[in-house]
Amino acid sequence: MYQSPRRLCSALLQRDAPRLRRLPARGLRLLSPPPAAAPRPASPRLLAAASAVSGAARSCSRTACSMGNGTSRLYSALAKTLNSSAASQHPEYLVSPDPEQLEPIDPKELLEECRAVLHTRPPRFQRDFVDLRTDCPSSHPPIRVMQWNILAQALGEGKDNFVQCPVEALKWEERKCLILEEILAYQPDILCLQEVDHYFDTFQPLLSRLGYQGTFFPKPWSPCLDVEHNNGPDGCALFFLQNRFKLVNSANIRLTAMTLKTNQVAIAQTLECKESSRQFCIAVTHLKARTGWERFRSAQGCDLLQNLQNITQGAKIPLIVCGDFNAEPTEEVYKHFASSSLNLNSAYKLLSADGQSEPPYTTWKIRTSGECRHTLDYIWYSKHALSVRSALDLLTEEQIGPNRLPSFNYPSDHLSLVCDFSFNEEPDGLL
Ligand SMILES: NC(=O)C1=CN([C@@H]2O[C@H](COP(=O)(O)OP(=O)(O)OC[C@H]3O[C@@H](n4cnc5c(N)ncnc54)[C@H](OP(=O)(O)O)[C@@H]3O)[C@@H](O)[C@H]2O)C=CC1
Ligand SMILES: [Mg+2]
Repeated sequence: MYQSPRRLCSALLQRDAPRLRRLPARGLRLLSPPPAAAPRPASPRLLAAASAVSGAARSCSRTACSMGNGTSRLYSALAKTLNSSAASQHPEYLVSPDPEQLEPIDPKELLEECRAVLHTRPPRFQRDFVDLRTDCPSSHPPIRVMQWNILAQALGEGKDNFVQCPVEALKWEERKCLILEEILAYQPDILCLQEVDHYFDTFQPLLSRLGYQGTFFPKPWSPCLDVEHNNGPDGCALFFLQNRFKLVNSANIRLTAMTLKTNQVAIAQTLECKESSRQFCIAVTHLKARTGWERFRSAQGCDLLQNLQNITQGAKIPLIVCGDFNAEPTEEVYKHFASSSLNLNSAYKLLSADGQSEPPYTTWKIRTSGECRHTLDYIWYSKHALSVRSALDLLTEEQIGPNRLPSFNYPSDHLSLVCDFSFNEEPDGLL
């Protein structure tokens, strides 16, 4: 049923009202940052933006929302993502799209708004791209791919037991801004996410206004559903920039292990670059967690490889696979990927001195059982057809800090991995 923008807006506001009334304090709430970390520098411009956000919240909570410009309109874009419980009662796909939600957002403005919300938190960690260029120049702009397990909100608050992480650091209204800030800082062309339990109410509406086309595939029996006040199941999400790529085909894959259907999923899409007309396949997955499940993960990996063999027509189409494999490089599933006939290499190995070693960690947290520091996340790519031009360096132990992740300045227990890829000039027969 179509609703006029004004009616829809006031309907949203009625749903949001109790939370919106608390909003003026949110952006300016004094969090307790770790003692060593200085708060983010609050420039006069950011403070002005923060008070504009608060002002917009105040006026929106009292009156019907006007279709304003600039910060207040942007504010409403972020504010609409706050009403998570209402969204699960009225999923976005069941209501007519709000015309305002289709309007493009300037990434710089959204970034500024996120920073205003986060201005009491310690500063973002500085991470640099490492230049890995070989002597194969490309005439086309690189393809930037981000792999990230963003930590499901329900699992972070209800299941993960991050014993050194204060609950305030996990508040969704702010953690959401840290996640968006990370995405906006690196501006990937393709975004591969795991543990997404705020797709319909947050990432899909916001990222679509930033020009991304998104796909979500929830886990059939997400552990999020066990958590009180959950926001629906978690799953994998894949976003690509529509001005750079055309979708050729898309497959949602429920992984099997020894022919049995499992609770783990993958999304695989064939995209065509608009600049070069070259096609490639991009896939995202999140394999079964925990020790004792190594053979299960291995079987899931074999199933995924088989699916990717079919989708890439026997490795004719170049491939990038992003995932939280929940497996160290010593595990069988890693070895299957490294030795597959798809001719894959793991991009982050290129950051090591000899190009042969994975980084020392991609996730680092403290649970009741103790410290968990592991390399579990990977970006695999067709090593003959594609080159890694650069990769985003990981955080140092010092940056991560003694309480590890997540924290007031990093929203997930997993680090994001970001690589710039280019096509090699003579791919035929060398995939
Ligand atoms: N709602 C329902 O009806 C049903 C719910 N379930 C639930 O689903 C779970 C199984 O689902 P499945 O997908 O196989 O789960 P997994 O074993 O793959 O783990 C699910 C999540 O738990 C995280 N995790 C890993 N290690 C730990 C740990 N030591 N403590 C807490 N969390 C951890 C993982 O994060 P990461 O990948 O970052 O390590 C992962 O996202 C069961 O535990 C059950 O609670 C199962 C069946 C039905
Ligand atoms: Mg997790």
